[in-house]
Amino acid sequence: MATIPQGANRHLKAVTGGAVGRRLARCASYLAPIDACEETLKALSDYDLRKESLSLRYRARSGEPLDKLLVEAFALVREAGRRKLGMRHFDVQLLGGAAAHHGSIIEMQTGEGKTLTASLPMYLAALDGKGAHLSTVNDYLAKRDADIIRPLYEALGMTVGVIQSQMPQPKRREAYACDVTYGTANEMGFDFLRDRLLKRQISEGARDLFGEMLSGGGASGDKPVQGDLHYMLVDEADSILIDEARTPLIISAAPGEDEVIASEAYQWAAEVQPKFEEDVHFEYDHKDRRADLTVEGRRLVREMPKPAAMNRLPLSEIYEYIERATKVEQEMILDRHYVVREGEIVIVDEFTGRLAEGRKWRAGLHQAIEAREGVEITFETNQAARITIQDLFLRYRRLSGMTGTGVTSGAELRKIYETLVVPIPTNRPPIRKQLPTQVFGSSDQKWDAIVEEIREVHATGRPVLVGTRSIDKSESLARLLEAGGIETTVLNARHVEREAEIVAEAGQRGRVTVATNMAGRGTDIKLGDGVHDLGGLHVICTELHESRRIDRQLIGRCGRQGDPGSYRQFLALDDDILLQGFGEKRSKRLKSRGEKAVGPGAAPESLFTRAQQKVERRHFRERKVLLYQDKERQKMQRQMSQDPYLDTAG
Ligand SMILES: Nc1ncnc2c1ncn2[C@@H]1O[C@H](COP(=O)(O)OP(=O)(O)OP(=O)(O)O)[C@@H](O)[C@H]1O
Repeated sequence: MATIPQGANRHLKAVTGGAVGRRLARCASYLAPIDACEETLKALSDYDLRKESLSLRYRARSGEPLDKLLVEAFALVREAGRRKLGMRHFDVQLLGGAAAHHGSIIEMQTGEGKTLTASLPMYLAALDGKGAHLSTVNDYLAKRDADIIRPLYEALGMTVGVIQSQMPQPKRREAYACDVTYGTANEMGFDFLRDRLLKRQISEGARDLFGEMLSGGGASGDKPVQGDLHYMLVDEADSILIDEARTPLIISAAPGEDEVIASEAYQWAAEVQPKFEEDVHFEYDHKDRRADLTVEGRRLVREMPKPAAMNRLPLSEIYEYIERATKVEQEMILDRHYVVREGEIVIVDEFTGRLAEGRKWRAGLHQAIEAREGVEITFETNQAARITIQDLFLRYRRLSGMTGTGVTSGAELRKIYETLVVPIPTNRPPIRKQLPTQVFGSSDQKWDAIVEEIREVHATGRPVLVGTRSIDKSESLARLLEAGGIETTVLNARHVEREAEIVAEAGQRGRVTVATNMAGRGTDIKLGDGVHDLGGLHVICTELHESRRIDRQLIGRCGRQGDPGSYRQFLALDDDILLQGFGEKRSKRLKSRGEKAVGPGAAPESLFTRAQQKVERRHFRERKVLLYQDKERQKMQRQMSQDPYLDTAG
């Protein structure tokens, strides 16, 4: 009975036409043969199950194509899951696993069990011994997911490695040498770069130091850690492959004279920027996030005293320093976009709410922020090696992914990575209830209504999860609630250590948890005793994010695995999304209209979704431009026999 689970087909055709339907039908044809293996495998001892797996591995290594081994491999994985994890892969998970094996990005609704599904294509890919990598969005998830599935892999004789930031080289090498390796895209990218630098060092060293080459190591005796880029399964594929894709990973070299001058200039600009007044000295375009000095502003720049080191800079550059400092002043908010930790600026990822270790903003923004916060200025210019996450992934021979919210970006993913986004039907019909959205004139009214709703739901004993757009908003809401006598737990990038504990308790009776989008993907909130009967978890969304995907991820915390649950979106006419989507003029008008409005219903919800779509489209265009520029740069460098990852263009 190789059928696609009910209702899926029609939905799929509507989304992407025939290609997806055909791929799913092919994957569904494996289901019956996998089922047919079940009884035989169940009868085997643990020892014999492992032997089966080793014989499959032998066949793969002798050249039998993986496609041919899929049915047996998946049957083994399902049996090992049943025995060692107490979870037997659902049919829809087999379907997802097969689609991922065939190079698709599978879209599974939140809570449908992507962690377990990943075991299928990972095991299959690892059979031929060239390594299978799974990238997660952060260290915590890499370790957590690997640990959850480890007993399954080990029952089948496979080793599991986990890469964590700050891990020393020998440990990394061990982790990559395992059959399957979990780690973040960032870490895998940095390992790629370090290896590449090392290999160059080895080959250059080899010219005058023959002995080093024989030992296969660099001058320091190091050896590359990563090995082949064979198969990659990207978790949260749309976020990584789209939002993060252009973020460069950079290994820096020591600063030179230019950096010393730039450093002075950044500090000077941060110091004098407050003297510049909007609409007198500069104009600010919120939509394009651009500051432009006026004639008056330029005059002020020229007249101001500057450090001697800056004499060597052309005026046009000095203007740019001020414009950048202004942009930072207008746009970048401490504890929302970034935190200062141990004298370092660490970006708060807008999409995951987590600290994005090692990442930097481009075009001098990072340095301008460092200058504003008075921490040491670090440089990207003198880079030793650089790669974007997109380049890294495109280097894998086979690439596939998983996402909770991919279809919205399907066309983009298909275009850039040539992968199909395949929606996988849910195992049980979701019974999550959407309550009508409430739109208020001002945020004050909105926050009052949110507190009121929390109070009402809390009184019934149901747990409540509230999502906010920033650390400061999560904390100010928690204060409001505490003042009203409601005990509240806060989950944001400041409380990473207690994350597991907070999440474990968030579904308990009477809990109120206020979170940033850290309560996104990977947060599996289990309902406490009796909560199911009360109606499950209630999720409150307090604003729209720049991307619909993040909103959907938050909503996905309730109604998991067929549990009951509900959610409501709150909006206000002074929300940031209107400014970002419509620009200053229109958003100001809306804001003043809102000041007169009382109670919910101040504006239609579609106004906000339109603004969000505008922001999404703009980001898409920006990504396309960047992608084009990067491709051109690489092409040019290759023509000049340069290494696009190690040599600076120009
Ligand atoms: N085949 C299965 N049998 C029993 N339980 C399962 C099965 N698959 C998944 N689960 C359970 O479902 C829950 C959700 O799994 P998981 O966190 O992997 O979902 P997800 O798809 O990654 O969700 P999200 O995108 O929201 O993080 C987990 O508690 C997991 O143990």
